Amino acid sequence: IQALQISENKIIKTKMLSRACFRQFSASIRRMSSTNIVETNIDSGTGFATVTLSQPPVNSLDKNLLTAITDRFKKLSDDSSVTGAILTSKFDGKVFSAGLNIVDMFQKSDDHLGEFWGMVQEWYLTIQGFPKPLVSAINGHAPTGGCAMALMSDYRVMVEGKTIGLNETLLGIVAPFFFADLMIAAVGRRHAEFALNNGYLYTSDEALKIGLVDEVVNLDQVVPTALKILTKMTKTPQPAYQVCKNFLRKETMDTLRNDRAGDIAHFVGFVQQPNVQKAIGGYLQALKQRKK
Ligand SMILES: CCCCC/C=C\C/C=C\CC/C=C/CC(=O)SCCNC(=O)CCNC(=O)[C@H](O)C(C)(C)COP(=O)(O)OP(=O)(O)OC[C@H]1O[C@@H](n2cnc3c(N)ncnc32)[C@H](O)[C@@H]1OP(=O)(O)O
Repeated sequence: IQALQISENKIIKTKMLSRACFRQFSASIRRMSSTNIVETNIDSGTGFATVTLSQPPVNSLDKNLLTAITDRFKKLSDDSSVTGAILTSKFDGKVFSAGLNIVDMFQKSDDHLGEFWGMVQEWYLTIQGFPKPLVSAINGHAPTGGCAMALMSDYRVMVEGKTIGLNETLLGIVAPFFFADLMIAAVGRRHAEFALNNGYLYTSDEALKIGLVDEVVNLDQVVPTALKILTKMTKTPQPAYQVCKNFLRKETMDTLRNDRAGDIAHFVGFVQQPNVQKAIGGYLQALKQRKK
């Protein structure tokens, strides 16, 4: 009987302990009401938000994903309990983001293109204007818009053996000025001219050499390394951090803010040209046939 009582007490203690652990865990990691294409967890101890892009198969930025990311970053900006963020992908070891959804630029009406580009502008202005420290944990390929999104963060940790770059010209399109300025800010004009004119896709190691990314690590170190640097960045006095980040980025953002309609008209006019449509269509087909 005594033995039974002892083991029953042990079970009760174990249950109490696991309940306490669960309470502690659920208190320290808060899951924001996320769309299933942008998962967000907030660590209530550190205030760090981890934003995980989760739209299969390759996180291509269509209207849904652009809107979901934009809404998420607006909420994180306004949430005073959030001290900083990490941006990463659910498809680790494969793709961070395949950039803008090419289907949204092929054989579409002017209205569709205009609405799409308005969302691209809002996505750029929101992430680039995110006032808190933001680190990209680039755990897969990051071509074109995927690279631009990583460039909007304040520090880039990339997995080894993948590719990154603003390779739009290879598709027969041209990176918008606000993507180009992101590249210039990271690597300087000489490297940016070479990268954009030639649509060059850099390997992780090449990207590190020119300063396109800040660290290259193996896959299981991407997020831990991002967390480490975020911890350091959030130690900087934050009002100063925010003012500094804002004034360094303001000029290009203001150029866009001051003429969003003109920029949309420019995009629609450019993309609707028959030779550009032909190039996009050919590229889309090649992408689909790559696997066959
Ligand atoms: C003076 C005038 C100046 C004018 C300037 C004015 C305005 C600017 C004008 C235009 C600017 C437009 C800017 C565009 C920026 C962009 O972001 S364009 C996006 C380009 N993206 C790419 O090129 C990436 C293409 N994808 C890949 O390289 C690979 O998919 C990958 C990311 C390396 C992953 O490879 P993986 O083997 O894992 O996957 P798959 O290739 O098999 O892809 C799976 C599936 O997904 C489809 N897909 C891939 N990428 C995209 C995409 N970006 N959009 C839509 N769909 C995509 C692919 O086709 C497969 O489909 P499935 O065959 O049906 O399964």
